[in-house]
Amino acid sequence: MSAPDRIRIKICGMTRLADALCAATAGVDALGFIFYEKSPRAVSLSAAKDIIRQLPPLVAAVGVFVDEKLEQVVRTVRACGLTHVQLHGAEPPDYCRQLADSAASCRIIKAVRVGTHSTSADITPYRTAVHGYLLDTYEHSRAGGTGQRFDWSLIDQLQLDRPFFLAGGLDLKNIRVALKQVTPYGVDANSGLEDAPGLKNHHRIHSFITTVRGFECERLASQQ
Ligand SMILES: O=C(O)c1ccccc1NCC(=O)[C@H](O)[C@H](O)COP(=O)(O)O
Repeated sequence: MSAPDRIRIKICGMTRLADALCAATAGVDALGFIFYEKSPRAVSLSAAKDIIRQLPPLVAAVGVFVDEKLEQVVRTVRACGLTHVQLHGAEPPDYCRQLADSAASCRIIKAVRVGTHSTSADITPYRTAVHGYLLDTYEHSRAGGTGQRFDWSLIDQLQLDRPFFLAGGLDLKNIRVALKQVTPYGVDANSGLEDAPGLKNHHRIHSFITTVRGFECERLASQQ
């Protein structure tokens, strides 16, 4: 897939309105809300709903779920006004299809936790079931938010057929290197922008977004 002119930016693990509004002001495209009680960034339905209703109109609200009951995902989508669902567990393609066909007309991002074991066979069955992927780091004991990057050279062997977000340990120190090596549709940052789990650092949010936008401008200029 060719390099997009605009690199989408998603910041995940929102728990506070001030953090969400800071990211929106800085130009974020999407904010992630984690509905998984084992996460230190888990957000309650009422807190997420309250933050989402105060977002500007074109900032996407992504609900992150890990092997949750489908009915519960649909209920949360409707209750909070989520625009996207990110499935971060072992949800099979049929589950993704059923969700897409359900009354919750949100777009579906399938998280793929990448490790040396990953192959294109992990991806192919999802081709017609999801709108895109989020490539995160595989870690045995944690589903996400590990703060660890994976070996980006493994991406080629996945033969991705849909736009993907690069995730996993992205921060101010490595985002430019990442964008030079990988050509994602979007990037996702989380623990690298925090003071503590769920509490984002506003200076880091601004710097991260400015860095991505700067890279984007340089790349466009170099193509002209
Ligand atoms: O962040 C979490 O605590 C989390 C827990 C369980 C499932 C998913 C989770 N996060 C989902 C994300 O999209 C994160 O942004 C992604 O895992 C990257 O996190 P990080 O390595 O901290 O940048």
